[in-house]
Amino acid sequence: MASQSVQRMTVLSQEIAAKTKIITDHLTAKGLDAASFDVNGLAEFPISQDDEEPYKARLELISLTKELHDIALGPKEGLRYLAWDCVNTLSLQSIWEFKIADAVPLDGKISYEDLTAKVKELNNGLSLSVLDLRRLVRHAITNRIFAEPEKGFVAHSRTSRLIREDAPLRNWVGFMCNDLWLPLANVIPAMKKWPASEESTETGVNLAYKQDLPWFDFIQQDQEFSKRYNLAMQAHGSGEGYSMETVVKGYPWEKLPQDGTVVDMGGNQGYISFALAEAFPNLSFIVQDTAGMRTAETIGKVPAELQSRVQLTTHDFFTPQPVVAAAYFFRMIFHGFSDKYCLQILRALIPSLRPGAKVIINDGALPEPGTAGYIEDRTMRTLDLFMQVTVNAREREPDDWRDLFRRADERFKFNGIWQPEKSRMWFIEAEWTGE
Ligand SMILES: C[S@@+](CC[C@H](N)C(=O)[O-])C[C@H]1O[C@@H](n2cnc3c(N)ncnc32)[C@H](O)[C@@H]1O
Repeated sequence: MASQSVQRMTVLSQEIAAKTKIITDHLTAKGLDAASFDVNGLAEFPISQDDEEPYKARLELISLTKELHDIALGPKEGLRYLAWDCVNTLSLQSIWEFKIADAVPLDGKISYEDLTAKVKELNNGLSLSVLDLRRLVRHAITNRIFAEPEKGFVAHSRTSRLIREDAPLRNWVGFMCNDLWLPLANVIPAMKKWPASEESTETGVNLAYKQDLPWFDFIQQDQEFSKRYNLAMQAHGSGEGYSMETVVKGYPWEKLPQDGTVVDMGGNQGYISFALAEAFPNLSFIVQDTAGMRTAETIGKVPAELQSRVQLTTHDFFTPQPVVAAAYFFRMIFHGFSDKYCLQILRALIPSLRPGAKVIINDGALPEPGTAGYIEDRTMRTLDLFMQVTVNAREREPDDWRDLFRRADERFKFNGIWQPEKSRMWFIEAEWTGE
């Protein structure tokens, strides 16, 4: 009789085979390809959230293969690798910083010597050694970024091609591997210097960049940084479980008053309001964000057919809200602030709140330990830590959300919190019951 640990490996391998079959049967029946690292392969699985069974099978496959992979390594080797895998960031950062993906031709291959010359050309004459470039690229290849089809020659993989062609994803790489690289290493020193801080000026970012501004003020000082952050947020917002569809379908927008106005607070360049305005022709949207987000170029990006119903405006959500509206919508805002500041944001709405006005939040919520699948659990735990790195904020459990409204003002009636199907984000709704 096999031991329990041996049985687990067998069960996992069988489940992996079964889930893989569900996926491959689905793709074959529809004449579709699987995702692939081939330079011309599919960057994403063509499995829509509506394809219930294969969609679920894929999420389970990711979790099962991860478990089997980890078991195959074993705890000791696994821990060794886990700790030094921080160099993944190093090789990825180098690709972004030195524009290596632009230097590799889309068709064919390039020798390391020619690649070094091309990188020099793209980086104002910076002379890297062939050896340094080669070792960074060869490390990246272990992560399926680039390929070496012939010894000494580099070609694109589908992943490296994404870094070259997909602007939001390229900026995501730069933001995570470059801009947040030093801040991550400064989180523990920040925790020691400012224990239990709720201040966004006492973070790893503050220590790393030796400055005392809150995150958004800091990034807005530098247009390149700010632009990179915006594009990176687009890459994050387009990941699985963050689709526009989950925002559009996850809340009963049609129940808001006819011809009502929704204020999209911290709405960035308005892309969520564009999607909502398209889906709900009776609603109008006022997208508020900080002045730094409003340039003639970005304001001009409101699609022509929506210009009568979507306005991009400037408002600081810590200051009293001037617009009386049917609803105030916050997407991915509260998780960016500690409780102290979330309470201020909610209270700043009060001067414009009329009876029945809704506060609609679309944000993360931490699942109870062990209740969510691998991807969701991992994503939310990762996000929770990044909130600490940049702003000393956090993700919240469902009860914390309820408590936040109660502490802000007793006249907020908490209507509920729910996670729409296939969404990583939750909806939270409260209603103003005061005068
Ligand atoms: C994480 S992004 C979320 C953007 C958008 N709601 C979405 O779902 O994609 C946070 C946004 O809040 C904005 N923001 C930060 N501080 C603000 C403030 N005090 N007043 C208004 N907007 C602010 C930022 O400029 C940024 O666009």
